Amino acid sequence: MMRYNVLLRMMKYMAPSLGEYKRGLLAHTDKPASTIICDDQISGLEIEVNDDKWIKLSTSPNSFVFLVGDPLMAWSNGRMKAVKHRVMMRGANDRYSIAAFTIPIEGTIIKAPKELIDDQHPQLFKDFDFMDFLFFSFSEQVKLIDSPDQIYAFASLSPPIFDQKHGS
Ligand SMILES: O=C(O)CCC(=O)C(=O)O
Ligand SMILES: [Fe+2]
Repeated sequence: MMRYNVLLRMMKYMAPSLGEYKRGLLAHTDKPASTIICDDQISGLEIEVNDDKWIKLSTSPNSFVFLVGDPLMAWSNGRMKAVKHRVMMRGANDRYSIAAFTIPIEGTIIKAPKELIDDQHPQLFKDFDFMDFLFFSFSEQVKLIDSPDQIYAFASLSPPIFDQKHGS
């Protein structure tokens, strides 16, 4: 069983000026293992369903959004997807949200279980130390890499996907 801490963060997104559709949070995938998000029903959270097609999530008052982070995607050998998401604001109301991030404790190795690796599902990521990835994701060198590609740059065993997508 993985040991972890939960980091809670409250966020306030200011309402944009009248008629504006404004970015509240840059598109990214989460670097913690997973995230649970709860908001005040002022919509804003969007997920990418296809390349550059975004849908806005509307949550009911009793519901939470669960997001798979990059390390959980790697652990699941790609069976679970770390979805790209962002916050876009429209309308007259500020938005409040609370995110609960799962942060594996120091020394946690992200390693896909052997049950999830076979001929049809070759191992996609090398085993890695969660904290090494977290520090990598905050480093200077990573700033040029698009958020979803960072885990591939860090731990991919196949040719890095960001090379194919962005060309050389
Ligand atoms: O505020 C939200 O709804 C999303 C927050 C988020 O994606 C994050 O903090 O990683
Ligand atoms: Fe996020």
